[in-house]
Amino acid sequence: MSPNKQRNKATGGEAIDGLIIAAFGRHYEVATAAGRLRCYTRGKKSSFACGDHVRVTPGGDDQGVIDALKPRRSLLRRSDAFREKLIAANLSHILIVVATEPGFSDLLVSRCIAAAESQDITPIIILNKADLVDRLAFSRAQLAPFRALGYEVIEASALHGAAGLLERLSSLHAIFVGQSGMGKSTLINALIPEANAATREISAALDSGKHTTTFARLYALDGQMPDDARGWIIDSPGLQVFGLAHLGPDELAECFIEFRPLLGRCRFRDCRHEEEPGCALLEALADGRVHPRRFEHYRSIRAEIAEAKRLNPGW
Ligand SMILES: Nc1nc2c(ncn2[C@@H]2O[C@H](COP(=O)(O)OP(=O)(O)OP(=O)(O)O)[C@@H](O)[C@H]2O)c(=O)[nH]1
Ligand SMILES: [Zn+2]
Repeated sequence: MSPNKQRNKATGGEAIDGLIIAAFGRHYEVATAAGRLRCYTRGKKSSFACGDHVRVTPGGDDQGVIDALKPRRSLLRRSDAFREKLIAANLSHILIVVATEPGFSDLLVSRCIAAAESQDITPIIILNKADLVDRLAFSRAQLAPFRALGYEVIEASALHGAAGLLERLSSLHAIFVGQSGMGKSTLINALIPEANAATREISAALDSGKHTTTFARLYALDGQMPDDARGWIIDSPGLQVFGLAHLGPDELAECFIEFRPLLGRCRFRDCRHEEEPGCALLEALADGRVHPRRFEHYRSIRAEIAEAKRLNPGW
């Protein structure tokens, strides 16, 4: 019997392939060849995320049970000292939205890039509100250290339909992240008509004009049923800051790609890259091979991780 036709004794249904398109804590919406199913898990644990490929057993009434998780290409998580949350699985790209106005935090950009690099996900920076030309030069200068590292920066204007962006994103499996006010919602609404409709429904219900995202949802970029062969985008709440408490200090250094050729070259094997003599990172900082902003970002995230581990030695 092929794995596709495995019978499930409990329900008599046949297990089929699915893609998790929404995660609501303990239950999930799964896109399958048999349509969208509202699925539960067998155990108490609900360790699945939007973007996960699963095997599900349909049980009638558009419901189903998740039987198994397929191997993941990547898993994006966030964590503070005490909690860890799964954000999305199988991402190829993270779209970091910044804007010409109001100002953005380049530390947050480094943080998102580190989260991406830790999972071999490719970051793309989207500089939104490029129509505000007075501010463009300043924002470009702020992004120059990232560009110099080879990270792609796309200038866009969500207010003008984000033309051109859709084509670039069409084959990616991506998630949007960004500080409040950068225009993330406006961008998503411009790119994904289905998200726009969902917003209007929720806004009408809540009597607000705002795009309100209360759970992670995956949208197909071509409006079809998401099938993973084509592009999709996940819209997710609460992605303003990315706690990286789950990373070890050495792992964090690896997430700064310009440090990679330097790691292991310090005089002391347990070098903390603070003021040790013969530190390869400090030498690279001194002669301009490492950008001072990036080194500051590294220090700041490392201090935060150390603090989380102090608060919770279990990490
Ligand atoms: N000039 C200009 N304004 C924009 C653009 N995109 C968004 N805005 C405006 O920026 C403001 C913030 O946009 P939102 O889409 O709500 O921003 P957000 O990042 O989703 O912010 P939160 O909803 O707080 O998370 C709104 O007033 C938008 O109209 C753009 O491309 N150009
Ligand atoms: Zn060192």
